[in-house]
Amino acid sequence: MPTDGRGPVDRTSMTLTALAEHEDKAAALLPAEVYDYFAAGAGAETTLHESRTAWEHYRVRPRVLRDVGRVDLPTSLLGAEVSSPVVLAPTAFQGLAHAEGERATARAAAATGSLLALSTRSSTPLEEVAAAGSAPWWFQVYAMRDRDLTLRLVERAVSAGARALVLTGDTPYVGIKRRVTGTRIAIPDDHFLVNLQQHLDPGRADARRAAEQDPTITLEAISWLAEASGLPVLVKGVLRGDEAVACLDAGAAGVVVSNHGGRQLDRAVPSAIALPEVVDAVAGRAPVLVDGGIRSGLDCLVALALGASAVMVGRPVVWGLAAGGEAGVVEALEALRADLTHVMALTGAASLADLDRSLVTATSIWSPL
Ligand SMILES: Cc1cc2nc3c(=O)[nH]c(=O)nc-3n(C[C@H](O)[C@H](O)[C@H](O)COP(=O)(O)O)c2cc1C
Ligand SMILES: CC(C)CC(=O)C(=O)O
Repeated sequence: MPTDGRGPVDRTSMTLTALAEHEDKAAALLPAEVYDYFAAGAGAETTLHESRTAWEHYRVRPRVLRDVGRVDLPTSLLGAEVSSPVVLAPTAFQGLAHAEGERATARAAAATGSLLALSTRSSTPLEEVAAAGSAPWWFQVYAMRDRDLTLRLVERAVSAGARALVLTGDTPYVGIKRRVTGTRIAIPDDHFLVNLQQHLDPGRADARRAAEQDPTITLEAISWLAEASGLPVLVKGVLRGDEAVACLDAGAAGVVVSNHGGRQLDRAVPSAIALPEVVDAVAGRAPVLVDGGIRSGLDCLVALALGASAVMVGRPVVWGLAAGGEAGVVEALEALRADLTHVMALTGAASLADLDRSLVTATSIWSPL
């Protein structure tokens, strides 16, 4: 499909199998403990599993005889013009997936006109990532125990051109992943601290502790970061309507409905189930993004029809990166976009504005208490 996300439905790039192939290839190429780190979910992985299957509990109610000779995906997210509503989620330590790490991902985002969210825990200094690609990007913030360290990083992200901050709210402590217990991956300092190295005294014994997520932060961190950066702040990890409203009231410019790809609290509600409640509570005040288990155009379509402004994808980007570097990430993004245009056409939707809640209906296995 054209990089601007507009035009006829391109069935030649509909290679969704690429996503599964990338994961298989990543599993074969990566050391087992690295693959497990990327793939794992928390606890018994119930939420990891349901993150994907919950999207399948919606059914589509297509419209007929609509002009779908072309399908347009471009959209605008907090002022950033992007070619599609498929956004690259922040994922840590991409240097463990591929030697080019986040640089390759940034180039792929630029090549496809996609928005990139860059993790605090990138394996590459954020300035190098920003210089690698020309796509608009957001900076994901882990508020660290050392607040000054957090501010220095945010200042650098602002100088390097970040358009918004994404404050992750669901990780006061890192979720326990049984799959990696025993072979718990030891992230080397040159991956863990690379973004922070220049601010840490050489030999500082407590460097890792200073850089850990601060479990005491509250909603006040939203205005603290907004004032310090002058950027809009989205909160990621929201799964309830009342929490979304509390974040907006505290100054957030948007929310990301997410359970961290099933990596934090096992048995947390799937994003697909939380999304309508959050969209209704936010009532158009701000963009609502969603992530977790998005693996097809239909998953994207359901999310957008339920009211999401955009979807984020995490592991499909990591697997694409591991399997083929920049080209692998481009392939994954193109496959999702091409599949989305195809299912939009079959639903009778020629643009994102045509996607509304009347197009989906929920099957009944999830019901409120
Ligand atoms: C390997 C890995 C690392 C991640 N690192 C971060 C991170 O640094 N910051 C963050 O906010 N979320 C992080 N996430 C969560 C993603 O941003 C996103 O919420 C999740 O991957 C979406 O689910 P999906 O992988 O099923 O698409 C990470 C996810 C994975 C798989
Ligand atoms: C260092 C971790 C907190 C990065 C992360 O968010 C994850 O692995 O899910």
